[in-house]
Amino acid sequence: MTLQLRVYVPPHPLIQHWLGVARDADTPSVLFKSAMTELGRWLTYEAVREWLPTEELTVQTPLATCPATMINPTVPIAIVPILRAGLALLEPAQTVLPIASIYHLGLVRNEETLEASCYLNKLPAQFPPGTRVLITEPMLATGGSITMAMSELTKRGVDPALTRIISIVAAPPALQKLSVAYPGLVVYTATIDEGVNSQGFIVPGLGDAGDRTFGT
Ligand SMILES: O=P(O)(O)OC[C@H]1O[C@H](OP(=O)(O)OP(=O)(O)O)[C@H](O)[C@@H]1O
Ligand SMILES: O=c1cc[nH]c(=O)[nH]1
Ligand SMILES: [Mg+2]
Repeated sequence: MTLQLRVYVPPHPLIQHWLGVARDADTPSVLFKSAMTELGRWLTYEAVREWLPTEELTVQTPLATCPATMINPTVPIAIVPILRAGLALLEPAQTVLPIASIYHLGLVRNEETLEASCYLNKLPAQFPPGTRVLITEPMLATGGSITMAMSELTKRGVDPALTRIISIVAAPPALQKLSVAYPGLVVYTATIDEGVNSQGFIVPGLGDAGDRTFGT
């Protein structure tokens, strides 16, 4: 079977509503942050379907024994937020996955060349085999940042097929790069937009996600 990048845009009214709020240039930073929190929560909820490892147990109710499908606590789960903007999706992802370990990765694009560089790397030397990784990265634009993140992860033993990206706005250049380099990877995004302009901004997009989240 040939592996392919899978990109899901969940057709959910809550996701569509909060995307509209985030896109609106008149939305103030405090509400923009709330929109990112809501989007992070619902996209994480969608993304962990068929990804969270479960086990079949038996529990004792007050009345009888009963089969129960529970999260398998022995399988490691990691969340990797891509700073800064990915921090906006971290707290809601943690709310959905409280047992996950958090590994921060700080990347920034050069505003002229649009090339990404890494200024903070808190990844472990090696991830245990079978680790489920959820990357929080709201903007997939030229794809330079997300491919750098994937390269740092796969060189530490992460399997792309066990990796999920949650993003708010994805653009074709980034999805194209990911599909060539990491078939088997799965992306959950609120929208796929038309393209990227000459300054590297997604159009129509939502502007600079980091600046709008942190009011800078
Ligand atoms: O696909 P790309 O072209 O690489 O663009 C996407 C990246 O650009 C933004 O980061 P930025 O450099 O603005 O840093 P910030 O998150 O600190 O604002 C955004 O948060 C992504 O990480
Ligand atoms: O449109 C874009 C592209 C990259 N990063 C952002 O924050 N916004
Ligand atoms: Mg930015």
